[in-house]
Amino acid sequence: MILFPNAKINLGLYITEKRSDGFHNLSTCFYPVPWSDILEITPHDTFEFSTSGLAISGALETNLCYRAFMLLKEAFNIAPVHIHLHKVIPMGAGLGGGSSDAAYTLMGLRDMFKLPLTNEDLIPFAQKLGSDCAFFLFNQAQIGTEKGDVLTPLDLSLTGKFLVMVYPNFGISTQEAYAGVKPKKARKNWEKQFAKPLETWKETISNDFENSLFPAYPQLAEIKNELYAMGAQYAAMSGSGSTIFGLFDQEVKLPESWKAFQTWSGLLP
Ligand SMILES: C[C@](O)(CO)[C@H](O)COP(=O)(O)OP(=O)(O)OC[C@H]1O[C@@H](n2ccc(N)nc2=O)[C@H](O)[C@@H]1O
Ligand SMILES: Nc1ncnc2c1ncn2[C@@H]1O[C@H](COP(=O)(O)OP(=O)(O)OP(=O)(O)O)[C@@H](O)[C@H]1O
Repeated sequence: MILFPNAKINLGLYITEKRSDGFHNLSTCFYPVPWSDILEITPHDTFEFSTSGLAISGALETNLCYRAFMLLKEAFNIAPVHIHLHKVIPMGAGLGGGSSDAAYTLMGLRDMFKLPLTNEDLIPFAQKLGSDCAFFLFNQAQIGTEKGDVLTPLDLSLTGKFLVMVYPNFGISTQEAYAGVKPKKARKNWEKQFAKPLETWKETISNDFENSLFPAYPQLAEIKNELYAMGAQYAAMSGSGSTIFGLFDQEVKLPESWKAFQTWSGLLP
């Protein structure tokens, strides 16, 4: 079976509280985007994991595809498989690529072994793999609260908008990004927010990570400013960075200088 784990962007993100377990509570709006990896799962007599595309750091045991397989093996004693991951989504990018691979591995194995589990039933497995992971079980806009893993569907469609995502060729550690933020109690009414026209979002939505990361990485603010200069209706950093995205009402040409970066642009489905 072949699957296409997609990336996400955070349209806005507020860090509201430091928790006693070291994590942070947040309020964020996740939106699925079609920058995707390729995941192939085939039955095999022993467990195998191979990769191609972008190089993934870390031992096999730390890979989220392997960890997703092990969780279902422990719970349902599933047979071994060969997982091949062709990595396309940049890492340390705030695009949730590893979390998406994990969620799609859970769904793929569930289907392959006909496990009696709905996507909702997979949430507890996803929560063990990462805060972002549960979002990828559902292909729609969602509000994430608590660690980002408690989800509420949001009636928001950006279909037909032209999206530009720019990964400036350096990643940012999620853990370090959280360490640099001072949480602020804030309540966001996302439904009310998204009832307003896209071109007004820049006045009322923000990503708390930008305040601490933009001074440390001036290139990020430059890319965001450039997206607005190109006519973006809304531009922001995704998650804990380093990807900056812009939403446009029509197709735009990317600057020549961005050829040095990894970019994705296209109409949202
Ligand atoms: C920045 C976001 O991408 C926004 O969607 C996510 O909050 C990050 O989610 P993730 O990559 O799945 O993160 P995890 O693998 O769960 O955690 C990585 C590290 O980030 C920090 N972390 C993560 C999520 C959260 N709500 N609070 C945290 O403080 C913790 O230091 C944790 O050790
Ligand atoms: N399947 C995987 N694909 C990519 N990275 C993985 C995977 N499994 C584990 N990792 C580890 O996770 C790290 C972060 O990768 P990921 O793509 O999830 O980053 P990210 O986009 O910054 O995540 P987030 O948006 O959740 O902050 C990688 O550097 C790698 O060591």
